[in-house]
Amino acid sequence: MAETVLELRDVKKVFSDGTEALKGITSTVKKGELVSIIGSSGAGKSTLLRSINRLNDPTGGEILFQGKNILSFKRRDLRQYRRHMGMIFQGYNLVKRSSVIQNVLHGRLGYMNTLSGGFGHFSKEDSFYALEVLSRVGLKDQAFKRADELSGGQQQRVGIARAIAQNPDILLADEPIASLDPNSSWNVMNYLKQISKEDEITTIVNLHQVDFAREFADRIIGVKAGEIVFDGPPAHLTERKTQMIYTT
Ligand SMILES: Nc1ncnc2c1ncn2[C@@H]1O[C@H](COP(=O)(O)OP(=O)(O)OP(=O)(O)O)[C@@H](O)[C@H]1O
Repeated sequence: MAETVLELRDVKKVFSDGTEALKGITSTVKKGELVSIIGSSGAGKSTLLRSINRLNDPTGGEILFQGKNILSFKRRDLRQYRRHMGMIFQGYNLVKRSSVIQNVLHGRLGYMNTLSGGFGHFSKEDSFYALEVLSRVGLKDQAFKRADELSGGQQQRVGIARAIAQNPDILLADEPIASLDPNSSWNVMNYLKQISKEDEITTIVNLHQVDFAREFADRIIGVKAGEIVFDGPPAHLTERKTQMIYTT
């Protein structure tokens, strides 16, 4: 049985305007597991993902990582904790005018003297490492192009490379394929899955496309109005259960 990497206990989020975005989420995620979170717009998927790396702060419950409640972390511990998390965004969040390899090296910043990293001084080892990571997403030959010269799908693969250059234990992807055509979406999900399996990186992906969740996830969590209403392998997600998740 794989070890538990993340444990959520009764996680709640009430925004300052009174919106109850998470109403008590309890779940555990194992090492190397690829979990897809699905649910309709406003269900709480982003809030859940952003709670895991504390981009927003839950108002109740606990999130345990390596046995510690990360919700009690202050600055230094939080910074250390975030080094374990690779983030992948819908809009890629690349530095468009920088080269592909520079973007990947930004993923290494957490490991470097911030001063040299901030000035773009990366060691030879770091550069070799970045090229190796780029070849894992099929982009080694694009390393010295400007990021904005790449297609959307390629840019998202740079986003994946940047996240894994950080050597994370957990990858968090918030709708990584929402802006991509089906073919590029398939490629991006395939690379994510491949890397998650090869490196045993726990990967949590918010998806709007149920078909992709079915094809690539080990496990699907259905969220509806801030609560988990389905949690199981894709094979257990029947048409009826899918409808239940999406009907309000
Ligand atoms: N900063 C905020 N202040 C107040 N309410 C918020 C805030 N952010 C999100 N919400 C609300 O919390 C609920 C959950 O939003 P969330 O963005 O997590 O949903 P989602 O499932 O990710 O939706 P989508 O698929 O459209 O991205 C929604 O009702 C949303 O309006």
